[in-house]
Amino acid sequence: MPNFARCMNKKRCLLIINPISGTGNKRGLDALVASRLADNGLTVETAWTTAHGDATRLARRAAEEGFDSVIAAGGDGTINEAASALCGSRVKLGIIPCGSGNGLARHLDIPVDIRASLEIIGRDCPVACDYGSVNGKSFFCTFGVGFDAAVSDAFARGKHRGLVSYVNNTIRQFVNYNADEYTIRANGQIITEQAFLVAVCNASQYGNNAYIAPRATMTDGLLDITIIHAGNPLSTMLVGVDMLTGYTYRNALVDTIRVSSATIERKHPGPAHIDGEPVALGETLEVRCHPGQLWLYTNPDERPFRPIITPIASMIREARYSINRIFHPSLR
Ligand SMILES: Nc1ncnc2c1ncn2[C@@H]1O[C@H](COP(=O)(O)OP(=O)(O)OP(=O)(O)O)[C@@H](O)[C@H]1O
Repeated sequence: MPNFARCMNKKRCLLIINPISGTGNKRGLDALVASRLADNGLTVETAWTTAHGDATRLARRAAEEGFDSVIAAGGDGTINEAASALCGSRVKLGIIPCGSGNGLARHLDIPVDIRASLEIIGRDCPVACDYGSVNGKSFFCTFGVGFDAAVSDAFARGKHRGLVSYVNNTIRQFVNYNADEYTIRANGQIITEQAFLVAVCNASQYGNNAYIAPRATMTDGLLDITIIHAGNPLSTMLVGVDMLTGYTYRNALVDTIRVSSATIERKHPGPAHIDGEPVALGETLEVRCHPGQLWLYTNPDERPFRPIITPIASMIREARYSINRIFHPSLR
């Protein structure tokens, strides 16, 4: 990578683009980012990922080469890979939400519109955020076992990405899903439960404004563990409705505990997900929060979560972006 920017005292930024994330066209994204951020004194170099794990390798190299920031253009999986290489460093991470769910971006109130998300990066207000780990693997949004892990696994194996494919997979998994038993040790308590899922949340939502832990924040040094207890199909579906309105904490089938660390045990090894990406993990899952280890460009105008109000406001804003894209289809 050229050293020209360093000689000119300009800040260097590596833009990492995952071409397969989400469903949008990313042609011209590199040129748009470079021209918009040039006004903010940033010199942007671009790298396109070619396979799983590439974003970690590229972000690590950027940190070693003295880049000031990295921008991840993709979904939660791409952000996870890039962020994993930057934790504990001073290199800042910007997000251009181009994924299927964009849970982390939505939690941070980063608009799911490319031009608007660049304004957040241009404002240059990084915040030191927490991240979580499970058995040493980092997560930034959510980690989970149970139903959500089954959905991630089916989604990753499917041919299509995007919201429609995600909803299809969720319905198909729901019809056949059986709850499992989990034991959670945290805050001096032992909870043994038959649960539909156990989600460990650094951020509030899975993506697509599905709030699994509406009150989670990324700056409190804690993880919110949400347990959805086993129930009948109708009451479980109602939890889904509460996730969309942000009222899960009122649902009798849902419990949330806040922890700095915890151990989750299950009867057998099996599927899990880390920021929506499926992984196979063992019976014992050690989770821990790592406070303030990742410098993230977030929205300085971020408002506190309010049930109903926040989801509806997000929906209206996102509908506006979608309508804009119909009239300006060059960059979707
Ligand atoms: N060129 C590539 N070809 C195939 N897979 C890739 C490539 N680049 C990255 N990946 C992998 O694509 C996967 C999905 O990426 P990502 O999570 O960013 O998108 P998404 O699943 O559409 O969005 P979200 O996680 O927000 O729902 C990640 O596991 C990543 O490692």
